[in-house]
Amino acid sequence: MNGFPLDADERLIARLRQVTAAQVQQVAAKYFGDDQLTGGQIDEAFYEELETALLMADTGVKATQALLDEVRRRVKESGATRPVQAKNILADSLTRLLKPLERPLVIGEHQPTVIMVAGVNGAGKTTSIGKLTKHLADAGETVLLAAADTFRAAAREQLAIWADRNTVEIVSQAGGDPAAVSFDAVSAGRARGKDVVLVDTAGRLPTQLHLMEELRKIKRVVQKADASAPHEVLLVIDGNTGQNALAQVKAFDEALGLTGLIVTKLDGTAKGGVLAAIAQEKPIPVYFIGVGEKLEDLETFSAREFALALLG
Ligand SMILES: Nc1nc2c(ncn2[C@@H]2O[C@H](COP(=O)(O)OP(=O)(O)OP(=O)(O)O)[C@@H](O)[C@H]2O)c(=O)[nH]1
Repeated sequence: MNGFPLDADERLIARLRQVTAAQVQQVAAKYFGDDQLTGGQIDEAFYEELETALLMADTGVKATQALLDEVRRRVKESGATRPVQAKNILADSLTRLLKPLERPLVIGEHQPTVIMVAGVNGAGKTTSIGKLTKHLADAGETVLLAAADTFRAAAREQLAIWADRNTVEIVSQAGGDPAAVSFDAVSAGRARGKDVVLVDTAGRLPTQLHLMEELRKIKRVVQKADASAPHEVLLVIDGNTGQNALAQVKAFDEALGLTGLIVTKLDGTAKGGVLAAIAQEKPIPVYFIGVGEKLEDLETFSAREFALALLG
């Protein structure tokens, strides 16, 4: 958790989050599994279990409620009687809810396209920048990296390794001012005719007000180097952080005006339902999802695929 006070809904979810992914699957299998297709029925107990499964997958109280209301309405309208039909209806409803998040990152309207990347400590910013660099380089874009995490030597080194692997240039400065590094990088990107400048910033919590102010300063100074920049302000969130990810989206959006998200660590045990909560309460496009630690483990977000994967 990242130091946010929890309200009652979040406490409920925090408790439910202790439930393992295996248990979520058990509930899903019980109601949706093939052996239940003939026996199960859509009754109040079914809706209750469905609600629990959605909450356990980090969908959040509001999005869960909205989804269940829609499923109930559409089950009634369609005259569906079997759980498998309700599951299909839920998959459709979830896809529709997530659809506004499905938007591509557009490069080429500016030269360079300046992309600022922020997030809490360890969310996967530097790794995602490495993956994004590869993705862009594969599409023929020239990329310049700005190591604006000037605090952590390891972060600069990590970014330099990614730069090396992608054979792209990097602007870096030990112990310097992150805003100054960003300014230099954007100026260099313009001078060298790069297609994209990616600015990696140090991890910070929204509760660290001076560090949030520092982010605003980086944005202002980038604007001095290029009045139209930054063209994208991305937040990297860890798909495992549940409802706290929604709080992060709200706080960083307020500070910076976010244009997109990268949701990491959706491989392994991540439940990812928080995207439904984000779609419900703060619909900011999910440009990419991270599905592993390797360079190629970055995918564009598909609402339909995501909904189907979440429902198992
Ligand atoms: N499994 C998995 N691991 C990931 C993914 N993305 C990042 N990681 C791992 O998460 C850890 C943190 O990633 P970093 O890229 O260093 O995170 P950061 O946000 O730059 O960290 P700070 O600079 O300390 O704030 C590393 O061990 C990464 O390998 C992902 O999509 N899947």
